[in-house]
Amino acid sequence: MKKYDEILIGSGPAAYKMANLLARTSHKVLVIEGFEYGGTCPNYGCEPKIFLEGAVRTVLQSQQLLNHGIGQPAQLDWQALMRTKLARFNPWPAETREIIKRNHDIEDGYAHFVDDHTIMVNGYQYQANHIIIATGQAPNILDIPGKKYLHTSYDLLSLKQLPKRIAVIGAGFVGLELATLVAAAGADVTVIVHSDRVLRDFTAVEDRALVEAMQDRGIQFRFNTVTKAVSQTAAGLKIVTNQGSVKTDYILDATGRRPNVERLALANTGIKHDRHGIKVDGHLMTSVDGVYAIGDVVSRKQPKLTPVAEFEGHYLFDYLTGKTSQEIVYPIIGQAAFTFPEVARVGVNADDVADNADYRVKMVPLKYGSLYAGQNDQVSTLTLVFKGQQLVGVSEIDDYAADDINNFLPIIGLKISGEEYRKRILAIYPTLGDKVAGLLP
Ligand SMILES: Cc1cc2nc3c(=O)[nH]c(=O)nc-3n(C[C@H](O)[C@H](O)[C@H](O)COP(=O)(O)OP(=O)(O)OC[C@H]3O[C@@H](n4cnc5c(N)ncnc54)[C@H](O)[C@@H]3O)c2cc1C
Ligand SMILES: NC(=O)c1ccc[n+]([C@@H]2O[C@H](COP(=O)([O-])OP(=O)(O)OC[C@H]3O[C@@H](n4cnc5c(N)ncnc54)[C@H](O)[C@@H]3O)[C@@H](O)[C@H]2O)c1
Repeated sequence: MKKYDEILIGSGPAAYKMANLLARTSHKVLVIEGFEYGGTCPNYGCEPKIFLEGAVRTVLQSQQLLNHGIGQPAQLDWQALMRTKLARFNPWPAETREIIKRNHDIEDGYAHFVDDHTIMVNGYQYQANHIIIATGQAPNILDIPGKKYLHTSYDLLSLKQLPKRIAVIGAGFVGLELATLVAAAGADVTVIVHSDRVLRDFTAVEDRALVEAMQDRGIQFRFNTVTKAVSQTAAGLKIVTNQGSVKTDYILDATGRRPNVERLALANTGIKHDRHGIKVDGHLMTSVDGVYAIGDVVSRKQPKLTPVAEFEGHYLFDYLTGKTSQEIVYPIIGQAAFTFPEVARVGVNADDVADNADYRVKMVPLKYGSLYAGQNDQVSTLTLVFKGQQLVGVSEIDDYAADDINNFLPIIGLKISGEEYRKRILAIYPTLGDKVAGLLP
């Protein structure tokens, strides 16, 4: 049996970060990948999504500026856009595989545990001083009659022809971002939401404003609607719900993502997991000595995002190579939905402290400033949360909320006071950055 210093199961952002750092050591490393090298984010997640969003943003902004100096809105050619997307992204898994192979051994295939300390892939068994599970998450598929008609974000992000009608089940990050893309490209979109809220990590006011902005563009929302079944009819697909039916040509199941644990045969080990993923301690070690987990597959309260996966990969490298013995301490984490408008946030959510006298919430409408008026951005609002004199939370709905919120991360993360900020920082004018100094007490 071949033995390594480290075996990495998966090659997404978490494992890729660690593999790159381990390449600077003399460690013997095996990387095992069952699907596309690089994992979700670069191949069928953040990166292709934001690539498509480039053209989509231009179209939506031109629509927003109709009669404000723009006479003809831009139109999206989905097929042409998808051709450019496929040309850019199709080579990436093979290129990533080659980069990893320059420094480490690789196995193309799905790994599973034979026992606590032995991995099997392609019929061969391997052991290591440290086994690191970095298998990420996969889309949930509703277990309903007709589930074969449901598509995932993976399918939609490579869709060569745009169907006329698209139904999106689920209104989380994936559902709302992809609904924004295909609606801008001309599809008739219906979002089926089983509760009365979308996204949830943001404030109720931001949720509502986002839904209204999407509705204004013709995207339909069906709230409190539970999907029961799907069937094929002569006129297309029929989604049966507790509130009547929805007729469509294509269905995106965006009801969440599940940790990739099934293929690992964890029952052969003492590794514990729950529905959120693999349980780890403060050093990211599982319930089995020498076996660790990083990235989306970990059961934790922090959001499942690329920077968090990479941070854990970096932390575990430091820990396993003796650079730290401390438990992991997560930094402040910004979040954004790349919808139109965008919503973004960091720190304390204003709704969570609405009745708490220790906190003060301030809402700042931005639409009156020339910057936002020039974009005809009617919903722009910034929400600030203070505890005493210190800013502890910010959220924003705006065409550029994701970038804007980055202004506040250092203030909250490094606990910078208004006085210190004003002494040391002069931001570019006119941007949101230049308003920050005036917003801090
Ligand atoms: C549509 C979409 C958009 C997103 N947008 C954003 C965004 O804008 N910003 C952001 O921060 N995050 C975004 N995310 C989330 C981001 O993609 C993930 O947080 C990130 O990819 C997690 O990295 P990871 O390494 O933990 O897992 P992954 O990237 O999922 O990689 C895990 C890898 O393990 C492999 N694997 C699984 N099981 C096995 C096995 N048994 N043996 C061998 N290999 C295995 C898989 O094939 C996969 O390649 C998005 C996700 C989606 C789906
Ligand atoms: N911009 C970003 O940073 C970004 C983008 C996409 C994904 N992500 C990451 O990926 C994770 C997964 O995103 P996601 O959108 O797949 O999950 P999610 O948890 O954000 O959204 C899933 C949605 O489906 C709904 N849902 C669950 N079960 C349902 C059912 N039976 N019927 C109808 N609706 C149901 C949920 O209420 C929720 O609104 C996110 O939490 C985030 O961490 C991030």
